[in-house]
Amino acid sequence: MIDTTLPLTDIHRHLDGNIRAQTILDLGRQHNLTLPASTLEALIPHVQVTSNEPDLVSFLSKLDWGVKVLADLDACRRIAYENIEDAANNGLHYVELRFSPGYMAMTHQLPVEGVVEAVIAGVREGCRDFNVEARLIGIMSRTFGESACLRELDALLSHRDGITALDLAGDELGFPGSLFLSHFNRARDAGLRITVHAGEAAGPESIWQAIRELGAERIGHGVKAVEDRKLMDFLAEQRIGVESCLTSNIQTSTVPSLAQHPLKTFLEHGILASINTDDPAVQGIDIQHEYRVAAPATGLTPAQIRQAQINGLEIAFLSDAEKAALRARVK
Ligand SMILES: O=c1[nH]cnc2c1ncn2[C@@H]1O[C@H](CO)[C@@H](O)[C@H]1O
Ligand SMILES: [Zn+2]
Repeated sequence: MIDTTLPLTDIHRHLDGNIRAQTILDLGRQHNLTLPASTLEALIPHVQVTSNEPDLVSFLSKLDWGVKVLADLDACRRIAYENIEDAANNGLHYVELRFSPGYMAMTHQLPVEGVVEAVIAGVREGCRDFNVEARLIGIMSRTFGESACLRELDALLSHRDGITALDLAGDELGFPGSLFLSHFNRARDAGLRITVHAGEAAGPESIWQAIRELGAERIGHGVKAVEDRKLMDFLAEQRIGVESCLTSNIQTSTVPSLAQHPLKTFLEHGILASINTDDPAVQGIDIQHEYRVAAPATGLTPAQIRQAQINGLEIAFLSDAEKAALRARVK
């Protein structure tokens, strides 16, 4: 199901939604923090989705313990490093890791710029040790409002060289993209690539808004595009990539079952849609599961799964030369 002669990519993966449960325990002990449980087994239900959540915001609360143990910048560096180790262990050749520096800084009032620096350092070390290629996407967590997002953007732009793209994530219904026009104008002026979580909790209009007003070149999830044929035509014609996260969409109750997931329709429509994880540690899945279990359950043929794998690299935030180098390395 995975074509081993092609690079395996995950271009929608939250670094701060992929903190090992064991690391949450370790950091809790190291910093004398009170956790809801003291053994791995008892902690799991607090930090992992064990049955589907009623909506996106309930799902997102499962990420909170992971960032609550980030008591210093070394903890941020550590989880970034471990993210690359996990990517290597999952057979990934290339990952785009996204993170929200303000969300990571929040509990222990860490300096937001310092968090960005620590994440860049941890990822760089990991890439060297585990032979994985990675790029970083800065997230503005819309859930905390426009001014918190501005602080995140400032911190990300202060380390512009280590950041490839900007994203908007969190509560899509409560905080529409229209609140963030000036943030994205600044990011585009600074030359950042743009991807936006859209059409997950809100409808197709949120995807149109992300493309037309925020300058999105790719869409995170984009599930609701299936309700708007003109939008699907537009995505295909303009080669706007879709970052599908199959199991995530079930766990957030965005889609009722894998059999009803629109990824198959997107691929049949010629949209450059790809297969990704989202928050693997919180979801209790990995990229192998998404390709081997979730994608077939969505009704994708082996050829469609292969096409999605090709699309992942095609829409990656890399130059043509960098993509060619990855292809050459794997084949
Ligand atoms: O599936 C998702 N949809 C929307 N936002 C998400 C998802 N997963 C994580 N985050 C959000 O991303 C930031 C951490 O990287 C947090 O704001 C978290 O709530
Ligand atoms: Zn996401």
